[in-house]
Amino acid sequence: MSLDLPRRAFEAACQGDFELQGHGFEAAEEQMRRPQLVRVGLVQNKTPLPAEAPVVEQVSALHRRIEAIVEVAAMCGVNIICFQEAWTMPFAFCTREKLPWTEFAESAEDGITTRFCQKLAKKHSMVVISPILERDRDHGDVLWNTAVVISNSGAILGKTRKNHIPRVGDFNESTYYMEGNLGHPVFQTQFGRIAVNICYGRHHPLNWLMYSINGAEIIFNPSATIGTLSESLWPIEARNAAIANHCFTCAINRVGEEHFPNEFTSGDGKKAHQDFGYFYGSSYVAAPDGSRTPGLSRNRDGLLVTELDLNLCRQMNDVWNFKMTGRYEMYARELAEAVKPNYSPPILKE
Ligand SMILES: NC(=O)NCCC(=O)O
Repeated sequence: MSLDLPRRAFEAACQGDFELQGHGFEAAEEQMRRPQLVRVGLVQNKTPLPAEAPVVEQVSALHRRIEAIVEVAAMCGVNIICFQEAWTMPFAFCTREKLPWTEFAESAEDGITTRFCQKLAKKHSMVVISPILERDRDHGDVLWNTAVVISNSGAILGKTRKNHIPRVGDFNESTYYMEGNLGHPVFQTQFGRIAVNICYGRHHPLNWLMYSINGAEIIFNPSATIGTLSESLWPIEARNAAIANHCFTCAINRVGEEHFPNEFTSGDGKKAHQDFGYFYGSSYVAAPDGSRTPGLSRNRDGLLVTELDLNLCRQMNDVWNFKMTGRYEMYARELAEAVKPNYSPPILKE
């Protein structure tokens, strides 16, 4: 269903040269509960400056760009907004170079980006999900791929880290950070319970499952992924996760091409190159009944505003009962055995 958004929001989006779409999902009326309406905003964007520009200028240009998009989100009544993976920087992990890319890392607690997002959150009374490259000063200055979750009061609710690090194509992220160590936290906000499954985690059904087991009603999936690798999977994975877990999922991808100063190879015998490939945008929201919004553009910056009725989560749960029929104890027992070094799978032979 299309959602009516104010005319001035479309005018501002047009002036700011980004796409604006509005959609809504409905749930059945209930006698004992009022509708639980929440508006989410998904932001996809190019990096405004070339990767060669000074780090501080790139970060500042991204802050300005996001600030303008968040203004429009506020006009549209967005309650929770989520930016793309590592939104303050080019996706430089393909290069395997340390400097200057590690200079984009910031403290999740008091880095300039977190402070910037706290101001936005407070100003617009909006929950802000800010996926950044984190530098963890209290633990040996190590880096993490992190999403900071900021309450609509402006206070930091907490942070969550990318649990699965890709080892595919030019996604050389294991050079920079390790698999997250914070488990599957869920954040209770004024607008519902949310979680963040960062990019490559969307290929892991158990990762979605754990956020859902812990109570998430909306799972955001801020990503950075390219056409040749994953575009055929993109429309399916987050949508399937919404169905399987009786929750809403929000898939966000960056757009455009990013060129790096030095050539790198992909270890596939092909020529060295200076870009990652094409980030195809196409951000969308999927509902627990299997429906989904149209995607944002493949090549433009955009804001997707979607109104959800969280009552649909329990309604679908009551219809399909996946949580009730799931054999979690059995899986837990069998998985606990399967990860042991001396495990022998029960394959029965003649
Ligand atoms: N950012 C990231 O984890 N990308 C990996 C490729 C993919 O998951 O499509």
